[in-house]
Amino acid sequence: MNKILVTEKIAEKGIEALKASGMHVDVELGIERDKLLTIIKNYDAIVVRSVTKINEEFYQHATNLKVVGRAGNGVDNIDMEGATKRGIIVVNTPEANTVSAAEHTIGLLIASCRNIPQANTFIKNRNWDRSGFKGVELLGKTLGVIGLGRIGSLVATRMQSFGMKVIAYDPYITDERFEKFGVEKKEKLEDLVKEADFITVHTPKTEETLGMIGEKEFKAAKKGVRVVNCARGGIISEDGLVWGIKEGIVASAGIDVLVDEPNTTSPLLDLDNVIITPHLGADTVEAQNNVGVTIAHEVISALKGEMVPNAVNLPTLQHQELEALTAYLQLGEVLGKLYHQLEKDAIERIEIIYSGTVAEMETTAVTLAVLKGIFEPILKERVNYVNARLIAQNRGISVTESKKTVNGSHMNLIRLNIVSKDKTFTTAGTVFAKRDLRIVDVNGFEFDVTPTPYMLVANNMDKPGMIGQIGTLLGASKVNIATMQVSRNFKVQQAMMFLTVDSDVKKETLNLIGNVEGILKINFLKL
Ligand SMILES: NC(=O)c1ccc[n+]([C@@H]2O[C@H](COP(=O)([O-])OP(=O)(O)OC[C@H]3O[C@@H](n4cnc5c(N)ncnc54)[C@H](O)[C@@H]3O)[C@@H](O)[C@H]2O)c1
Ligand SMILES: O=C(O)CC[C@@H](O)C(=O)O
Repeated sequence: MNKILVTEKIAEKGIEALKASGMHVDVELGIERDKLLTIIKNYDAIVVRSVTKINEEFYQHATNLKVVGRAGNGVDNIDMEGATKRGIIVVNTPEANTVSAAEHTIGLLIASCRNIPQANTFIKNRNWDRSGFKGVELLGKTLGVIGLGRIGSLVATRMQSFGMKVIAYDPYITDERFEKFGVEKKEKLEDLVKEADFITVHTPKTEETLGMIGEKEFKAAKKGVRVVNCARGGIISEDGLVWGIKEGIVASAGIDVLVDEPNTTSPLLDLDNVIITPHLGADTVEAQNNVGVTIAHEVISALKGEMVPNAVNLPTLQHQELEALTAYLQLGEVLGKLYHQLEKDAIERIEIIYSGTVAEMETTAVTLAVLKGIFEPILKERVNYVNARLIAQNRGISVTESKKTVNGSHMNLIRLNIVSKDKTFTTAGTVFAKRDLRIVDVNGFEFDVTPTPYMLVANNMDKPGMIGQIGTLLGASKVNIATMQVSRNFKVQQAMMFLTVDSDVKKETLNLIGNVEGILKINFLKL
């Protein structure tokens, strides 16, 4: 039974969803690092938020780990390279808390420019004095948004309803996205900094974004600029901000995140015009329920070996795209699995050709499914969507994908050419009615075979008595034949048979079939 460890607080609904899967769940909130490193070898999955550090030291102890579930958005506490090379899937919930983070950003912006927390503290101390808390209006002011992704765009559109002009800097998105949100694009960060009355950052924490607003930018900013950081600590440099406030350039700051967390010693805490919350951006009932339930389902799917839409170290897929691709992922894996069960030669090159309707889809994940199918039957190490491409690369196998929009007899077709030193193995398959898989070609023999868990494949001379002899030998060893298809090649007078059987076939029975005169090859397939 799979075991899941939860080390940080997630919504009770999430824990319930994990337990409902029948998997074993342990909740160890705030577990000491040493204890975590000692026990993690017993677990298949871990669910964390932003505090647990998933780094090289952790992976060295996590010898059975298959999934890291990040209950939230940012994955800066997770070493992604370390996960990928070990085939560990990292999943997160990027959509689940965006509204809460955007609303918290706006809350910080308004609260800081109207001195609401400071005034609240003042009056709670039984002082009634309005003189020290004069704020500014938002109407007619310019808001500079850095990073116009999920949260940045929600903030941008919401603040327009306050009558703000919104400008944004995000070099990684298209002009259409700026237009869609009615936001003026700034080509350079310095242009945004010069023009903005308010600046809010919504980028991930990367080498490029860390400290992207600092002393230099504050020197160029308008006197009285107000800033908000509800993204990641340090994107607005903490030292730079202290400097900007002391110089009288920055009028106020609303901060939800600090470089080191938890943190009760930051110099920002001593500044009156900085308001700080302890990383509360995602702390709403709705976001936590969303995050908890979403991460539970993703971790369970990933443990079951299914493709997960929010896997961080896999191609990004939306739910709808994944639904449309599910049958092709299964077909790709089945076709891949045929190779090492029918052939023994070392692979030099794998060509995957998508034709017809499947060629119009995002097929990167299907290619991974093909590779998973090819390598899984022969490798001791774990093979999954995460490391399948790396495994091919490490074995010096080149993988090429190509697409043809039209295809002869099938609406959609996935063809594999698996090239070894002396020959090329070919196979192809199609999907009917969005979910019925068919193998339609193996080495030029044409079929219309539905893959099933147990199958026998025979190559034989095309002469009378072959089918009967196989049937008799299977019957004698109590193996029931469910279906059978024969494909013939008149040129070489050979045939190939696919038999669906109800159970495993013993080695002795396979040997007896293999010894029948005219049988060239017999293989038992597990698909
Ligand atoms: N405070 C919280 O509780 C909380 C909650 C959720 C998310 N977050 C954080 O909010 C941030 C934004 O999250 P999101 O879901 O909107 O991310 P996102 O990936 O949807 O958007 C990020 C945007 O930043 C842009 N970007 C990247 N590098 C940039 C650069 N150098 N300059 C300008 N733009 C750049 C990207 O192109 C992208 O459009 C992340 O740091 C995330 O961790 C915080
Ligand atoms: O509350 C958390 O765990 C972090 C929330 C947020 O920063 C995120 O990245 O999702």
